[in-house]
Amino acid sequence: MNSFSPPIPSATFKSILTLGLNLTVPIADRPHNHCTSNQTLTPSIFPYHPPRSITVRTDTLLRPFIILVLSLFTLRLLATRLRHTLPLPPGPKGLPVIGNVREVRAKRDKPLWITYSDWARTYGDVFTFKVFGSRTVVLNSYKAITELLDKKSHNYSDRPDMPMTIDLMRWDWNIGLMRYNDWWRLHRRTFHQFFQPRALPEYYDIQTERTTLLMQKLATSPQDFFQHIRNHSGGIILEIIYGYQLQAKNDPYIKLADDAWVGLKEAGNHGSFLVDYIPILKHVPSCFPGASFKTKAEVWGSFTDQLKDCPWAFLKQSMEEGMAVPCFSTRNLEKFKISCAESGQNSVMEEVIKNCAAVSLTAGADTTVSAVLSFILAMVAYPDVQARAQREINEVVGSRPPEFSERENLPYIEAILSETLRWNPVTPLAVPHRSVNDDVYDGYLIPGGSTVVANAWAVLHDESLYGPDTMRFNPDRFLSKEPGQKLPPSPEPIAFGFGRRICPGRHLALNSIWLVMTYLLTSFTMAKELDSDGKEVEPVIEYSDGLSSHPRPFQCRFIPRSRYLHA
Ligand code: HEM
Repeated sequence: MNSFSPPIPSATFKSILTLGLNLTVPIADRPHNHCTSNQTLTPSIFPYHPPRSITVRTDTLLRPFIILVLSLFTLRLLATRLRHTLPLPPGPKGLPVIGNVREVRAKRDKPLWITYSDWARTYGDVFTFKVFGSRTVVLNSYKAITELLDKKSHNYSDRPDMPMTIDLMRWDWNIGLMRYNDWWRLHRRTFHQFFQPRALPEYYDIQTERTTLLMQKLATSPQDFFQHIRNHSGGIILEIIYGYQLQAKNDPYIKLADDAWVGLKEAGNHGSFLVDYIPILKHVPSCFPGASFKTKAEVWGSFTDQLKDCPWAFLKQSMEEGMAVPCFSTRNLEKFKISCAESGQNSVMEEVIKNCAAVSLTAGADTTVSAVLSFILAMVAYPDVQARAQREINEVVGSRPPEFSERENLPYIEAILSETLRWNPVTPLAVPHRSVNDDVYDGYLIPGGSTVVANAWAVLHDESLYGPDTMRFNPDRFLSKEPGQKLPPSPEPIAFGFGRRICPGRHLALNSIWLVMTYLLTSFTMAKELDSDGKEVEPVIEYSDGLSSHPRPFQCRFIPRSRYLHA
């Protein structure tokens, strides 16, 4: 017991222990022969003098209540003590105060998800580290991720504070980085209505037109295929969101989205900059030695502002001129005018719609590019897979590209899509989540307020789930060989994030990727580049680090095989 505890008066202590407090209740004058239940009826031969007061023993009333309160209190105390006696997940041993800053900030020769996968082999599939008091828990297995982020998503749907991206680079309007609150919910609802599966047929025409155009561009200047694919993804989003038609060359909004994405990609993984762990650093002047992050944030932040404001200004101007094409933004603006005109929420809703529009361009364009490039790289590196896919399309639909309605008749193409998402996931560490309250997993304490990182790459390369040689592109993993054979988990919910924060644009993205895949397979054979001796050159399979991961530049020959190119 604490030696400074105040002494408890012994009488009080005794009465608490015995719970025998007596209460004297004065009784007002009552008529004769009116008895309370506590009084014994006295034979009438004795004269009866009613008492001036009665004593009620409160223990009969209060005892059960006090016992209940004390038991609950004790149970809670025990539970809290037990929690604090639970161990934290294992992890690299840190130094006092600075924690694991050396390990986390060490110069890496490999991407962060590979480093985490290596650590998981040493410490286990759930490990933790701390940097300057900021705790991170990394989940590296399917079981841990589904148990925590999916099944307990009420506790894991928050986002950590990100001083670099949110405060310095002003990405506070990005739904993907918002804290888990009503403001986020309002954005998510607005977004969901336009990107849920039943809303998607509305975008089929835009997706098909843009994909046909992509094939024509690839036929005329195949060497620029990286840029054509970038324009294709950005063009679809810009048209769906702002009703904007891409310029044939050097489109300013594509350039803006690229510039803004560079910063987000570098800073988006929590802890990429030390200021994420020591928020007070954000107040350091940019001229200070070692404060180069402030200069970077200023440059990147200006792109963030422009990305939010410039396409929106275009939309508002086209609306004023009566030239706006119906799209996500115009339809939403019309809708909120009808529903909110009288409640005075217009400006708030306009901000929500503007934020949702800009985030689509940020979150939607670059990610889809990465998946399409991965598919092309796989087709170049694994020509047998490509030949089999082309055979399937020829047999099922002939020489024309398939339509969305024919998707279920093409199981091998579906398996290629799954394998593309698995082989090199676009966002290998997804976006960090944050635990709200303390939780227990597998006997370990996950403290509330921890940054929780899901290593999607580790799960998608887990041989116990996806079979041997997970670095190899092998769509057969997703095809059952015998009836009743158990297939591996679909990579879709892992590649697109978790729980209540799962990517709301995934259905649109999957449609775009599927369409490009089928058009490419119908229109071209994607082949290895030839060297000066006419020998095939193996493509380099390497990916960039960061929030989203892209194949590093590789070469591909697009050999035409269809009349659709010139349609
Ligand atoms: C291959 C394409 C894509 C991939 C791999 C992808 C992946 C992801 C991931 C991993 C997250 C974070 C989930 C989490 O926190 O657990 C996310 C969030 C998000 N994505 Fe996507 N995405 C893709 C395409 C798109 C598209 C096309 C759009 C919009 C049209 C979009 C809009 C969003 C939004 C708004 C969020 C934030 C959700 C929230 O925090 O509530 N994404 N995406």
